[in-house]
Amino acid sequence: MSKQVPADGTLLPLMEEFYTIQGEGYHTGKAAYFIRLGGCDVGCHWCDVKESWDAELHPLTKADDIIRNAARYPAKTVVITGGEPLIYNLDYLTRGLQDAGIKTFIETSGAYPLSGHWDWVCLSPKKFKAPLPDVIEAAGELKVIVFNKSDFEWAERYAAQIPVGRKLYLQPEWSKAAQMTPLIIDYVKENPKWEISLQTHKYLNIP
Ligand SMILES: C[S@@+](CC[C@H](N)C(=O)[O-])C[C@H]1O[C@@H](n2cnc3c(N)ncnc32)[C@H](O)[C@@H]1O
Ligand SMILES: Nc1nc2[nH]cc(C(=O)O)c2c(=O)[nH]1
Ligand code: SF4
Ligand SMILES: [Mg+2]
Repeated sequence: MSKQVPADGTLLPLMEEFYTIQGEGYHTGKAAYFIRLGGCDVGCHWCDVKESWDAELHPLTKADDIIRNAARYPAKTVVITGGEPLIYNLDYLTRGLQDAGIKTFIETSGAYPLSGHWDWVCLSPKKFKAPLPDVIEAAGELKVIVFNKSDFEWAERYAAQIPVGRKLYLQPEWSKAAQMTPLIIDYVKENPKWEISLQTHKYLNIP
């Protein structure tokens, strides 16, 4: 983070915000306001939002303005994503959202320390930068992206670390979905503690 982002979380590099339907994971199908923060150094070669990586490209925006925008929509739920949102201190933003009666969900790789007040944490761990224990502990769902066959074994390593009872998802990497989805179907039939998560917004052609 070379850009001067204040440590108090009152200003955040905002790439985009949009009202849509959560496409993935446990909350699939629910309307939510998405807040996409710029900046990520995890480096997933298959990342579907590489335009987010350089924080400098995304204007520092008042958290108070983000909260005001979010409050305009009928669904009182936000999904904070990125980039990697946990690069930043999210205490101020999420406190303000919750005080406005808005539920706070996060999409994170877990590669940075947990900050913020969360109603739901979706942890999608990456080989390229391991998740931290406090995020593993807070995760309501573990969502592993399957890019090749070896990812099933890798997924089990994280399933063994996450507290019992948390939701477990296997999600095909989008460019490999045609090859990996049949393997995921077979794997879930053999290992029913896992469920399939699809990027349904991409099939629906919505943001
Ligand atoms: C773009 S990331 C941003 C949040 C955070 N950096 C993370 O990786 O969790 C949002 C979600 O999209 C998933 N994702 C990114 N690229 C994908 C792809 N090509 N196919 C399937 N899922 C992908 C990530 O694993 C994550 O669950
Ligand atoms: N509809 C929709 N659902 C999503 N779930 C996670 C997303 C993300 O990029 O973090 C995402 C996204 O970009 N769009
Ligand atoms: S951690 Fe998330 S935003 Fe960063 S490169 Fe990986 S998928 Fe993209
Ligand atoms: Mg996305």
